[in-house]
Amino acid sequence: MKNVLSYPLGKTIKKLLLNVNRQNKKLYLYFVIYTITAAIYPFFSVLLPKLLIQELSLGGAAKVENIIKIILVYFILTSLFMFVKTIAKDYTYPKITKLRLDYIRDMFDKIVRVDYKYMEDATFFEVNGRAMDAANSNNNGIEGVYHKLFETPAVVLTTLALVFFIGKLSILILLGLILNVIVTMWISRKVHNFQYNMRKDISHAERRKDYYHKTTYDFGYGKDIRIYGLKDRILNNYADEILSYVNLHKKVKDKEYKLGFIGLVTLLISDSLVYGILIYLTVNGMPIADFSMYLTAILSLSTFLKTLIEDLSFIINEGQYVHDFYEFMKKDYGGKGGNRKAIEGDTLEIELKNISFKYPNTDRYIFKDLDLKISKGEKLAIVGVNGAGKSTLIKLITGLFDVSEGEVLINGVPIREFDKRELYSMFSVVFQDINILAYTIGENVACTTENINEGRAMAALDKVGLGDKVRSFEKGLNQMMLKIIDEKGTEFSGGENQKLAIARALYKDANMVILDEPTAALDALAEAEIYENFNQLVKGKTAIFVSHRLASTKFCDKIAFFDQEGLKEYGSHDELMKKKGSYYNMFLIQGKYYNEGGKIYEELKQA
Ligand SMILES: Nc1ncnc2c1ncn2[C@@H]1O[C@H](COP(=O)(O)OP(=O)(O)OP(=O)(O)O)[C@@H](O)[C@H]1O
Repeated sequence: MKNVLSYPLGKTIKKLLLNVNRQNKKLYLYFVIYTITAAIYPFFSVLLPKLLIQELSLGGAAKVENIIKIILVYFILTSLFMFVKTIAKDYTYPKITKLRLDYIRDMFDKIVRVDYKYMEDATFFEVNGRAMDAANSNNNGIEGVYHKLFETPAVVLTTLALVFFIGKLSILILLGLILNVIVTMWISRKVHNFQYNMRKDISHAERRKDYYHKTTYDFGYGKDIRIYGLKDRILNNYADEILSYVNLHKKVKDKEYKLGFIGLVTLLISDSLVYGILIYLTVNGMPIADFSMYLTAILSLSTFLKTLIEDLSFIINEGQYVHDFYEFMKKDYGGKGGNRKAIEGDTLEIELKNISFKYPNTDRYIFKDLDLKISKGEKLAIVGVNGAGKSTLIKLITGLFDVSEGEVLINGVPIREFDKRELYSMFSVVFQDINILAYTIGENVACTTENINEGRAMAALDKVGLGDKVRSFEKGLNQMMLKIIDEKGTEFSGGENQKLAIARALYKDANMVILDEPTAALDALAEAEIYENFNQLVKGKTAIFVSHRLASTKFCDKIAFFDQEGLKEYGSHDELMKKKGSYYNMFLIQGKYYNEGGKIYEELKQA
């Protein structure tokens, strides 16, 4: 029976029950009421035919009032028991749904805390997707197992009573029924194991299918799909993915059908035993009323055994997904860091000490043996070609990714010693990809829903040139953004979103400011304004300015120029211009296009 249990079922159930204890102990009372009523309820149907046949077999002596009495008592008892067990179940099930939703909340809580590197890791989302499967359904996974744990003890009690009752009549009938049940269970486990072993392929197929599915209704892709005629490509891809997804499920069904044939044979054997023995006993003097009672009892037992086996198989099979869920929740996905608190009241010195880095699951080093120091209050411009690693460097400095080798130090302290939340609190970062949330403007700036300092939020918006726009809304800072949650939500332009992201960084007022291409979507005037206000924006703090626009390097103390091989040149603007290397060349080329009539370009050429 090695493959019956490949995970700790008992521990998994214990965890589920402990969770009930913590949240709602009253459920146990309803469970007891349900179990007693549901266990007794089926016996009314077993006894009814016997009592009726007994009375009817009296022939002319049968009394109508007796028959009416039997039927009336039957109806009153079945209705009463049915009523009580339904009430108990109807009270419990919504509470179980609440337990499951709490699990989902815990899982979201975990996901938003895991180390950022997993956010760019597809395999993490597959594992997380499987855990999500266990929590996402009303009928399977966590909630399904709770349902069965609630219902199955009643089935066990009824089954045991019927086994005892029928065992006394004929052991052979019992063995036939049990054989049938064992085979059914074996088939269920075989199919489950087959399916479980394919879970990686299934999760993978699901992720791919969901990607194409999401692409079709995500507004963000709408323009590209239309302008570049991507419709057929996406639909064809979607159709292909659906096909491979269906094929995987077809494999499972094929296995089920093949094994189902064995189940059919055992069902035939057990049915032959039941009818053969009952007919033999009746021919040899057993009353017809007993024949009828035993037949009903055997049919009930057969149904109950089947239900019991299905319930147990369900608990074992779905318990595996619940176990996976707990494993996911238990697994340490980083995100916590060390114990050190954020540095207060001081700006930062950043030192990259002989660091090397490659992204997880890749072979190519983005940086190899890189040394770089940013002193307190220094403004560093990071420039360079596309794909050189500028944004990656920001991820390393802010601790979103850990270096593969070497060390990042903040004010002399290794970055890994900081608690991650404390670490993140030290940076105001404007990322290249701006994410506006479907909250109010104020909440988008303050990144919180409580205790928003409206004066500071408006001041930050004024600094980036969005103050008047926000004041023009009737609700001001309380105006909702995006139309996903509120159809009256406002949509900002790309440049306005970028300004909002800068306002967010200003409001945070952290120890260090990092701006990753903050002006890419801004018009020339807004860009100039940001440059002019740069010193006011960073207020003497250490700052990094990543940009392709070399005009931005003018107000920075140092420039780090990166190309595909890493840090190519480092120094002040004047030093690098004198060097006449890559930075110089790039500056000349840009100057040609950016400066009025190429004036500066000409001047530089003559210099
Ligand atoms: N999550 C990731 N997994 C694997 N490789 C990645 C990941 N993110 C970025 N890269 C690779 O790392 C390299 C550096 O990317 P990065 O975004 O840091 O460049 P960049 O200098 O900021 O480029 P750009 O100027 O175009 O914004 C690129 O080759 C990119 O393909």
